[in-house]
Amino acid sequence: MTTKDLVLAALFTAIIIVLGFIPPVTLAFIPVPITAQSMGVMLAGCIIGAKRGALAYVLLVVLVAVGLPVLSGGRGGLNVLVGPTGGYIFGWIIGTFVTGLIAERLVHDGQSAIKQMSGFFIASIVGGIGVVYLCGMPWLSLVAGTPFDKVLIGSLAFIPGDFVKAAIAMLAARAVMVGYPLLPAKV
Ligand SMILES: O=C(O)CCCC[C@@H]1SC[C@@H]2NC(=O)N[C@@H]21
Repeated sequence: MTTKDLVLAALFTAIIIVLGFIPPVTLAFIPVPITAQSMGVMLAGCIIGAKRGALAYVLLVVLVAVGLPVLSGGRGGLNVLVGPTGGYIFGWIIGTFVTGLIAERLVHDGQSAIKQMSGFFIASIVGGIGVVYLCGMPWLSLVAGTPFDKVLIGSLAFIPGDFVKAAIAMLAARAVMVGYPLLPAKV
């Protein structure tokens, strides 16, 4: 990890916190909000890559753990981390790492715009939706005592918004790739 890596990770932690200023949408049928902060998973993974992106979310979780109100709706504290949405929050770290790994492998300098954008979109869907849901849903079912099939059906409400987030992340990541590439090359 270089100083540049740390600075970029901290910058993305700040961006994720700012995304939290967008008020969350609470749903009656599932105790998990629709939040813009999950778009940070896709943005960080696609723009700064797996390790730096995951570190950005580790820093966010540390801030939450010490009680700072950095989650959407001004929430924070250990109680949130062990609550119904804790699995999604820890899933953000893993999801960002996977998003970054896929983006680093699929997207390179010199590819066509379509190839780069497809790579970012696939990375965002797999890491930012697939992995995050895989971590969040079983945890929610366990902690809230809600049958898994109900959690699964309730989670369908997040899908349209999360696809829009993936499209925004794809466009943003492509713009950064063109103007000021930060994504590490595949090792
Ligand atoms: O702020 C929290 O307590 C965590 C919220 C987790 C929200 C999950 S992330 C994936 C899915 N997409 C959303 O917009 N909301 C859920």
